[in-house]
Amino acid sequence: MPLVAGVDSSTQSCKVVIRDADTGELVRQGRATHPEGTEVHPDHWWNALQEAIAQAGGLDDVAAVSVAGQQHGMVCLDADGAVVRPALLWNDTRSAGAATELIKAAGGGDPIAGAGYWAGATGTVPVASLTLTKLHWLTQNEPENAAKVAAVCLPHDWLTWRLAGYGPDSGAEGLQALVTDRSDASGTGYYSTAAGQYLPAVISGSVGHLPVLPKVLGPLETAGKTPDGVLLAAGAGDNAAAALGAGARLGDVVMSLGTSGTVFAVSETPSADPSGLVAGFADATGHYLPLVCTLNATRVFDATAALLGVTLQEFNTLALSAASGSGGLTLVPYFDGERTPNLPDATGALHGITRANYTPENLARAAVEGVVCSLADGLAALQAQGVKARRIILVGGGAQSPAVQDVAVQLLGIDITVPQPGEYVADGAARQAAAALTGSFPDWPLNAVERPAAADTAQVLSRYRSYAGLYA
Ligand SMILES: Nc1ncnc2c1ncn2[C@@H]1O[C@H](COP(=O)(O)OP(=O)(O)O)[C@@H](O)[C@H]1O
Ligand SMILES: O=C(CO)[C@@H](O)[C@H](O)COP(=O)(O)O
Repeated sequence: MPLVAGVDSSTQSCKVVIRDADTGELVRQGRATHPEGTEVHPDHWWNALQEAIAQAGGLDDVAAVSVAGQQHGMVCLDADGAVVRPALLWNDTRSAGAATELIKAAGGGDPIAGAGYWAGATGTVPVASLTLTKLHWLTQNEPENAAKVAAVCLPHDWLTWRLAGYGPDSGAEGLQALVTDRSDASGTGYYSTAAGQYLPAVISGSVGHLPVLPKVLGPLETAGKTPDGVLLAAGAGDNAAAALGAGARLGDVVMSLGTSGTVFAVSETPSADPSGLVAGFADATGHYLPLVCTLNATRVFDATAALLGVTLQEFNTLALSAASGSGGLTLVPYFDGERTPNLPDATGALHGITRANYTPENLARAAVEGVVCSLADGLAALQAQGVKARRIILVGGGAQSPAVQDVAVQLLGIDITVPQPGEYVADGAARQAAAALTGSFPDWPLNAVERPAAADTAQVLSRYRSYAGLYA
């Protein structure tokens, strides 16, 4: 019974699970927090990983490890292998203007033609979240840093590289040892998901030269070993790892509520949505992962609970004690700007206030309904691209909220599967680690509750759409 470890280096924290490779049984786990902010030095991720591994009892008896992580973060390394500047994360919107410029330039000034070009070339129309737009911003705003960039990688690539024993003094040989996987490469903006290859002219067009890019490993390829002899799997972007961890198969849709809200499908074919709503990513098993991502999910709950002066548990109790429709309150949750729809400078709004309905209960429920409605719009965008959702698997920290589960059942119109509370991104990485050992993905059991779809009798979604439509 070899043990395997899976890591989720996410926006807010680092989680490590250690499982039995044969049975999937959870043996030990650990967790450590990441700093706040949308610009973070990767050393914080490394320190949090060490802390989470120590809390999980170390890796001495572990045969293989795999790292999944927040997507898109721009990690720039100089010729020695040192980090050039703190990483700009997926939720940093300063590169929104760069995204607009890249789209217009590709269309000879016409944004519609430009969006069509990017959807065809990479599968995804650039937004501020993509690594490419961050590099474009860097070249325009910090040319001295851009000139130092010898290699560009992503959070999960960098942590895998550090686990393999490389670091700030590894030099050219170290840079050549960088690896990634197709799920994370497909979120860079300089990789063609359909063709499965980098687009060197695209990245050199933004950086001014061609940096070293991590080798893209196949789903079952390995990334070498740690200095202590632990086998390293390819790792993945966190959404692809969640699909794997939650046992999503072709025809399943996964909805994740963490810092980001995401809704994505495991698909046999790559997507190319010129409207920019659906990102054409790859999954971690050789399939595709068309995905919609919002900037505002559980932090809207955190902020509303803080405003009401209650814990998250009390917030859920309040939300559950209000009637569906929140007494007429509608919250549009664009607290941190928004990515889908692409409104980087938007702010949130609360509509429909009366003296009678302005209660903590209605406000808590409106926060949950607003976030779930924004993801219902994401689901509709996926369906418009031909995704046929058989069921929706609900994961992420926010899936533990009974209020989220109730509202999702009411608003999404499709049966919901709620796996028991767990770390499904780290579990997906652990499955990759097991596959690196055995040559195939394990079929570990998964406990889940099935919740049949109910009706949106209070017309919550149509009311939300009329208010969210005001931003267009
Ligand atoms: N019972 C709950 N109700 C509502 N939100 C919750 C609950 N438990 C955890 N969360 C939220 O989940 C978030 C963390 O989820 P996670 O998926 O780990 O995020 P990330 O992957 O972005 O770091 C926190 O913002 C927290 O508020
Ligand atoms: O940008 C995306 C997907 O495109 C986000 O989903 C990030 O991958 C961050 O994930 P969380 O930390 O919110 O889980």
